[in-house]
Amino acid sequence: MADARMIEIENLSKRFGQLIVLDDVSLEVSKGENLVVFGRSGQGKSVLLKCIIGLLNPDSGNIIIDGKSIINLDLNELNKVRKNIGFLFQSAALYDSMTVRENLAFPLKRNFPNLTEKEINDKVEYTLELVSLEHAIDKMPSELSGGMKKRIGLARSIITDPRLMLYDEPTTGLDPITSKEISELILNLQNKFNMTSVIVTHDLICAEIIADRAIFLKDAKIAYEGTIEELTKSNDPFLKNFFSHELIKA
Ligand SMILES: Nc1ncnc2c1ncn2[C@@H]1O[C@H](COP(=O)(O)OP(=O)(O)OP(=O)(O)O)[C@@H](O)[C@H]1O
Repeated sequence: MADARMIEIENLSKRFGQLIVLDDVSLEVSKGENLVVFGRSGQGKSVLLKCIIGLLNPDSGNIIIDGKSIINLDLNELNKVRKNIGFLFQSAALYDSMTVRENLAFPLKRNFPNLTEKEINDKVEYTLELVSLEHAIDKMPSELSGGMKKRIGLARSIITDPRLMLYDEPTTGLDPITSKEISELILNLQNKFNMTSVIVTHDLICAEIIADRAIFLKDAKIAYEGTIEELTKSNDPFLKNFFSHELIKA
């Protein structure tokens, strides 16, 4: 039977010097699931994403992506796994000197060097339609609004058809309406392509739209886990405080 798990994290620990960022963390994410990761600043959310994509090596523990452990893989093998993973990090900027078309063609050409120009163009147009920005194809990044740039960034991350998407604060800096649009786009990707996503966010609107389940990192552990409703309605004093003061809300 096919494995229903896209990510299996077993007893993952990561520290920087004296600072223990992740301590014996275990987590599973099912295929097609959208998992939101909450936590106060500096609690290891980005470090967790970077471990999942192999940008950081854990000190101990195992990370299995779609049935394959990524620990101790050589770069060649790791890159094969990464082909199935897309990521949209906060700092991910478009290439300013390239048009939208060229920005989207770039990862395609790198990952699939045998594609013809027509195949590349068709895929670029199709992916821009997914984010409703087909009219921006020949624009330069400087001509785009912040929300449009995010959508183009999202299009660039998904153009290679990743099975797993990692998002680090995809709606930060956007107004509530654009933030909602981006969140709905992420949800559509799940529905349309059965994509699995792990989303780090401080945005409750985004989490409510996207999440099947959420975890909460605190003191290097997964301190809480549940649906958004379970977490937001919890009587736990820490969670109550977090949800009433620290999240972006409508
Ligand atoms: N490469 C690194 N070298 C040293 N320390 C690091 C490194 N990367 C992260 N850290 C530290 O690990 C801790 C967790 O960082 P991380 O970026 O995962 O936090 P976060 O939960 O994503 O926070 P935020 O919500 O502010 O983005 C922080 O104290 C950070 O300074």
